[in-house]
Amino acid sequence: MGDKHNDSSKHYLGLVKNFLAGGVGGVCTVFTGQPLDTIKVRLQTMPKPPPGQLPAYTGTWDCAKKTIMKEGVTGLYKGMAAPIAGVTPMFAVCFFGFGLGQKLQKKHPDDKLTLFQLFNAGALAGVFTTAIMTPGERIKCLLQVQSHSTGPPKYKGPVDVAKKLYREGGIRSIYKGTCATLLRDIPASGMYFMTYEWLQQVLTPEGGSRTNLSVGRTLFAGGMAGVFNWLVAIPPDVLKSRLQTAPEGMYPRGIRDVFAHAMREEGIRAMYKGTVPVMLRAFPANAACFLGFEVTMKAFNYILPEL
Ligand SMILES: CC(=O)O[C@H](CC(=O)[O-])C[N+](C)(C)C
Repeated sequence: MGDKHNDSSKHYLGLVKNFLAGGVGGVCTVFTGQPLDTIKVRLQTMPKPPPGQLPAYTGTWDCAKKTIMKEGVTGLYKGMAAPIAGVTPMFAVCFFGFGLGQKLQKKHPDDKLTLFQLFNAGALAGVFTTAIMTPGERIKCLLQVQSHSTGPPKYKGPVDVAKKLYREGGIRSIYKGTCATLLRDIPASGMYFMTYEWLQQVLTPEGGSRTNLSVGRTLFAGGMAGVFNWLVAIPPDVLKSRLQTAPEGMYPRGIRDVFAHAMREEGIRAMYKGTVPVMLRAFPANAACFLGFEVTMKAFNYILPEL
């Protein structure tokens, strides 16, 4: 009885470690990935140019150049406070959800999960994160696309966006894009964690231990996890960014209308807008994330070896 109680409290404390180390991973992700994230959202949401005119940005490099010239380097870090405040807890919840998803599928703590089970655990993490991800993305995207409009900026910062959205449309407006976020993050998080765990396993040398931190292996597995996450996430991400930044009433049937409108106006290419900055960001941002996570876990395991 006493042993059983000890085992279950170890279980929960293990999840708390996942939660905290995931938060550190999130901070590392934002610092490394924010400039390319800003470029991605600007490319995804720039208005279609009138016939015969060039678009606002002709590509990733052009967008980076114009942003720096007009707004300085800090322009690339626009909306950064929202991801730091939102992404840190989101990654914490995400790694917690993945840890829980793994535990729920194990009959014994030492059981090795199949790739499918790892995917399921990641997908559960994707469901968990939506409550934080949706408003965080809504606020971040609205700040990131402010430069498209002429005239004085509508929003002063993340808190101002949240206040104005709430005033204009209540909690529904803050959570606009929830289905699109789920559509993106359930499969993407499944891919993310499955890829990371699989690469860690196959790259661990014979007789070595998965828990022995190898910086190179962690950076590679984390970077590739980010790449595979985004391979499945880009089309729903385009729908999400467009829905979350559209004027009220533009898409009354939500992502179905965004999809139909994009197909009619731009064809299937629209679904892959922003691919270059997404992929340029995916590897370093997620390599940094998993390194931050693993180093923090290692520190916890050193300080509290019995948990
Ligand atoms: C959309 C997103 O936040 O993806 C994360 C990876 C990244 O590049 O930020 C992965 N995950 C949703 C699993 C946290």
